[in-house]
Amino acid sequence: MDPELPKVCFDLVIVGAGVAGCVLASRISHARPHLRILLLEAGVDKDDRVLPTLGIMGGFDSTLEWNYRSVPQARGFGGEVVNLTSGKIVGGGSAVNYQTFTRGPAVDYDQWAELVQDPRWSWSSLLPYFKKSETWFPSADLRERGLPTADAHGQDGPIKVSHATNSGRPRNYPLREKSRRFHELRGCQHALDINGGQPEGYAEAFNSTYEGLRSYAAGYVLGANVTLWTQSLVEKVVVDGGAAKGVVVLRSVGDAHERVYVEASKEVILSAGAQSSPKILLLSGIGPAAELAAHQIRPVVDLPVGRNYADHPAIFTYWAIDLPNAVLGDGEMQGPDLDWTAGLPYDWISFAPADQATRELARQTLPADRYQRYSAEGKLQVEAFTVYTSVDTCTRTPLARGWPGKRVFSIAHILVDPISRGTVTLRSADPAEPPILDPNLLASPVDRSALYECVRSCARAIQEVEGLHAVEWGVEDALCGDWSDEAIESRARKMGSGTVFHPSGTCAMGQVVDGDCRVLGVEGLRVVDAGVIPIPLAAHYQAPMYGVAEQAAELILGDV
Ligand SMILES: Cc1cc2nc3c(=O)[nH]c(=O)nc-3n(C[C@H](O)[C@H](O)[C@H](O)COP(=O)(O)OP(=O)(O)OC[C@H]3O[C@@H](n4cnc5c(N)ncnc54)[C@H](O)[C@@H]3O)c2cc1C
Repeated sequence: MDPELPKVCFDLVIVGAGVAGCVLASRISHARPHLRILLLEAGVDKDDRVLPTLGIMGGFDSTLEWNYRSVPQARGFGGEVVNLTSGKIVGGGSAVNYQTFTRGPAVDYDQWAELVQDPRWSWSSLLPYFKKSETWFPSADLRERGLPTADAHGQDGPIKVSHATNSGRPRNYPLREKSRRFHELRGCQHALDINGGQPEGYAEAFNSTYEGLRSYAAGYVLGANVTLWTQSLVEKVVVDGGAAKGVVVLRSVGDAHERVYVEASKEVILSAGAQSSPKILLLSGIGPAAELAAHQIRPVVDLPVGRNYADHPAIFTYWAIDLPNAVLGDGEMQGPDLDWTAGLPYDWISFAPADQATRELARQTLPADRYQRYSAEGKLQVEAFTVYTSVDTCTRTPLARGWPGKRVFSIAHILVDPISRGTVTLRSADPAEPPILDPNLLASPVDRSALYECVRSCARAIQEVEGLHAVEWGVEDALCGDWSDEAIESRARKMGSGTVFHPSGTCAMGQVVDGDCRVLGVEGLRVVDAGVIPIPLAAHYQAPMYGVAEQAAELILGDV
């Protein structure tokens, strides 16, 4: 530590006010009002643009994101870079995300618990924490059936989680029944409740939204003993004698910057997200020895930080229809019969195992234990849903012109159980530099096979929906009607595909942190964010992270 730096002292220092950071700061501050807690966030405190459900969403170069890009992705994306943005504001990803709320299958958590030999991370152990985070607004259908899945849901948590048919204001999307038919034609069965641990099939989608407003991590109220510093970039953790002593922060004060040393008398907790927490660890000397040496960083402990990086690759296809006022952007936003501002423009979401040919390929090519995990009962590899507008998560082409103003909707095809793993590494020892992000998307032939077959089956089904007459939109003539692997890869390369922004695994439990989220070999230092998830979950990651952070808060309370 530079003895010249001004020094301030707190008991607990939490780095990153995203999903996990907000949950931890809130729960710990209320349970331990005597602790002095500092919550550090690189972004701003608030921005009204994120509040409406259809307000700002990441991926569009706003000032509220880390506008990270991948290195060129050789497989699946033909050497293109993809957008890997993440939230940079109090609330983190939950402030800029698309508000899909899915926990994933019970088997994923059970495999996580088995992998790290710690039953606290199984589905049944995490369920009370999932419930604690949410206030549930169940669908009309579930209410008519007497709420058979009420036991899986919370009634008074900070995050409002609603179904399309119960989100505060009627939505009545014109394509609802045709979209349901699309899922049926794909062979999906209707699942009552996609968040009850058995999400296979199609079900009404859950969103963290109510009455046209985003419900996000900033809704976790902080105790009076929390000091929040925004626009404060944590550069590194100071480790001395094998223990974390504090952090170095570059803080904005008015128009100037001030570098400060914050001493932590009890603990430092990194919740900077799966891309930034590994960067901070590496800059602190915690990571692969060779990488630290290459950047002349004093080594503290040799751990596989930044390895095991997973994300969910996504391919979007676009479909033109000739039905007036059926998609967002064609007609009024708000009218007596239809209100696009009331929620997200979709109704259903579906999860399915990989097709038979992919499973056979997996059997032939994966190591036995990996195949066993892949093919276990309840595992789901692909997700698909229609969105009643044209979505482009990469803004790689002028396609965004289609939103709004065209009668075009999208199908999202997402690989939720990828085999491929990538790396987060340092570009340099300068904390101001972004990390090098290589998610290595679709590197495994098993991944390509699963996702491409999902795209094919969706293309078949959407064209069979009675009365829809959907025609693929936005592709060059040579690709029209061609659903070969090569043609799908070409679509992915040229159109708005990439990932759905679910980085995980870069500080994996069992490899970098223990079951209490403590960094191995360093005292007084934990990581609590999506980086600790050791295997991909067939979920969108905010719901898992609320539950993971709720449990981590209790673990930390056991020690402070
Ligand atoms: C555009 C987009 C769309 C998404 N859509 C969905 C969706 O529909 N449904 C869903 O479930 N999930 C979605 N996600 C993913 C979800 O939001 C994340 O998985 C979740 O927010 C991860 O939580 P976290 O606590 O790990 O990190 P984050 O919520 O990302 O929080 C990390 C925080 O740390 C701060 N930080 C980083 N580095 C530093 C530093 N050096 N110093 C100080 N602060 C720092 C960041 O600014 C950020 O606020 C989306 C994400 C994005 C970006």
